[in-house]
Amino acid sequence: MITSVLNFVQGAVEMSTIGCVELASVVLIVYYIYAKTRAIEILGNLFPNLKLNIDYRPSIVKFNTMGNELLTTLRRNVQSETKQPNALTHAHGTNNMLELTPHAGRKPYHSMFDWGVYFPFLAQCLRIKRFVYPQVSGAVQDDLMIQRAIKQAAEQIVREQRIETHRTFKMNGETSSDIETEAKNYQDILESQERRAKSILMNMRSTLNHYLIMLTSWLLYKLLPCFLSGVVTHTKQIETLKKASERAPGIPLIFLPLHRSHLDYIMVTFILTNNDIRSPLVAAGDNLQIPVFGGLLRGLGAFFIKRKIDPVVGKKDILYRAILQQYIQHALKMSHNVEFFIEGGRTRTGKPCMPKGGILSVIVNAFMDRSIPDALLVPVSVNYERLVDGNFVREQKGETKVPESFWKAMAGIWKTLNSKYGLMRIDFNEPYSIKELVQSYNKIATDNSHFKVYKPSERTLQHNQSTSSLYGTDVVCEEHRTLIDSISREVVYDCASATSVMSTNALAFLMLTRFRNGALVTDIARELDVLRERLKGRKDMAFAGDSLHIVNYSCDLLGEVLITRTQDERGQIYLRPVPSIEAIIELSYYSNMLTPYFALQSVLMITFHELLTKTADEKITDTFADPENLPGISRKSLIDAAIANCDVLRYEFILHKPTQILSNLLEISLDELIMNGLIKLPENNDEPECNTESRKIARNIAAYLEDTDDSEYAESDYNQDEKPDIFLSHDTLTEQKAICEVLAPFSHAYLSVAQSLSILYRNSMLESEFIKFVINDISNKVNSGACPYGKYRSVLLNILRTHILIKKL
Ligand SMILES: O=P(O)(O)OC[C@H](O)CO
Repeated sequence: MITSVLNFVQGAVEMSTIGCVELASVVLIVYYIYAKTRAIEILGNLFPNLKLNIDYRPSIVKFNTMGNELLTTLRRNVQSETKQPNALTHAHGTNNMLELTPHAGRKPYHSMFDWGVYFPFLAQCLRIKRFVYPQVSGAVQDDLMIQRAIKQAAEQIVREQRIETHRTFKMNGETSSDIETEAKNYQDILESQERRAKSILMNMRSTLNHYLIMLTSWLLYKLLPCFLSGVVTHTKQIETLKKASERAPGIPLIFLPLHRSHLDYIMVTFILTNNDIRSPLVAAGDNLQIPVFGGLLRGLGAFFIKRKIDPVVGKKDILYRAILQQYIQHALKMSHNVEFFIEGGRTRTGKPCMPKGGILSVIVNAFMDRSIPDALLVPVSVNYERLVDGNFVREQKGETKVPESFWKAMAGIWKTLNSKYGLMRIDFNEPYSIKELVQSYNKIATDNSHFKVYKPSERTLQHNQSTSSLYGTDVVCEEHRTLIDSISREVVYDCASATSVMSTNALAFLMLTRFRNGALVTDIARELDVLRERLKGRKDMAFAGDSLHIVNYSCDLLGEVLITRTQDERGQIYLRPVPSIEAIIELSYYSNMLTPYFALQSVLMITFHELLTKTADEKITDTFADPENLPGISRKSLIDAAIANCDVLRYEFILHKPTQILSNLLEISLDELIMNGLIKLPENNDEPECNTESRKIARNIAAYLEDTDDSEYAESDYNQDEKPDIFLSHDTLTEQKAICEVLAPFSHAYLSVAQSLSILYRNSMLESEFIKFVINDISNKVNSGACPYGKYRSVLLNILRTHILIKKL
């Protein structure tokens, strides 16, 4: 009996335990579904009067600690979560892509019968315009050019083999092979080249797919807010782009972004797709052909190209070149849009790299041989408040790049999802037609009156063609080199000019040029106001709002490793750049975004002080330390000396478009310095004040009007007898010093390398060893306080190449 009772109790306990577990499971599942689906939000939208609590995020965070941020974002409330707390307001006229487009059923009207209202992300992705993306590889395979290239490659190998056999024959006295064996050998080589052609094409081909784009787009809408507070585009620019693509549907758009991050690839496609613009085929380096991600990128439009096209020095890979050329040509003929990074890789310094024209030359060639009627080049500027890829400090310090791999990518994604990177901004600049560009450059080339216009062949030093990247190799013809060089320089110049200034760019710039030794946060904010005022109307700012808030916000974003924040006993907050070489290199990355903009002003300011010092009775005086009784100098001598100084910087910066005249731009910059009170006109200057402004406007017009021969104007404006007509302004020495500081790191790097070059007269060294030697020397100087600037490996490389070229000449 007792046993039966005990059995019954045990059974009851077991049943109730199982029941409780089951019940708990059901509750958990329901809770999970409740959390996972948009049920509450839908009900909330359907019955707004019920005032349902739709902010369920905190409970979910508690419920699911494992996937915390990631899962929370996957289930986030559309309206409340797209904007992260404390995020900066983006500029007027811009649009945050994370807030969805009209596809989502939210705009222009809100209808309860539109399912998109309840499933906005799904609607956003399902309603994007569907384009047909024909596969290019089939057409390439059957192309006669490829068959010819296969033959040429086989013949090249046979020729090389013959030379080798002949050499062995001469050395060993063996007989050479008979005709029959040679014919069989040729057939084998031909077949192996055919197989190679197929494998190159298979590796290269893109499998751009509308459904994968849709899926990725949905995923990005869920994941991007984890680490970006906004993806900002300019509304008008998108409209222009749409109009351009709709107006001429057969004319491909060629997107040319300045490359900052691996994210650039995906983001350009994401933005275009969600604005109903055809996604491009993207030229990607084969370093990104890693498991899983390589396939994903391929499906999103990437076609992979070798970073080094000719593995053997001095020998052209005929077959690879032909396949690449035909791949791009067929893509264009099939009306695919194309995207490639004209700089080759990502910038390591933050300033734009010198362009590499390989792929551009294929596109121009396609137009020249009438394969396509025209194409529209779209310079794209990408900028991040904080760089998603981390930083390039290791590489800048001379260490080699860690190659991309699956695990590195996974670790990078995880780290990214758990960090905050602020805003991302993309600017699509006015498209220009290749047809018109080629016509205008051809006109310049034949027009003798444009003798002053920059032509690459006129440079004293020629660029060393890069061999490190495909983009640097001439894929097509030699005769277009000047044209390609000019177009690519124009594109990079336009991209750099149109890049929007992020809050972190502005703060880093101020910290490195004006406040290297630190300053009160309020002083920095005041200086930010001045900078914003100076850039107004000239450069787009990606942020708006109160400068003090912006300084604090970007200081948080850059983090304590770059800028320290301390508070004194009166409660005043003091910011200071961390004085380590690593921090300075990283801060320079952000600051360098503004360097090209101020480069000409900085050249003028440095040259001005240099000339003032020389004219002070030929005795060496520091103009900043002893500004008294310094005579002025003539405007003409300043411009002439500045032009000479710019010659060196041409290997560092693109200072002007090929169609612009450097002296005109220097005159404009000088007027700006005068207007800002950094250089003074004589006290008894009879010229009415407005003259500086009107002269500036006249110069602007002269510089930008293509057909204006302004030589007469420019000549008459100079002070012919070279009497001093510009003078040192004693009241603005701090500002002048800040402008000089823009290029000071570069000139110090040049100086250090020049000093180190003496070692090469006694020792021969590898380039890499010499770079390491110089980097060590500079690091020691920085650490000992002898030199305040951390230098850049890329700068050193440029200097070194310049030196080697001088020696060759
Ligand atoms: O900056 P790199 O040299 O790592 O190259 C990045 C490119 O995205 C490769 O296609």
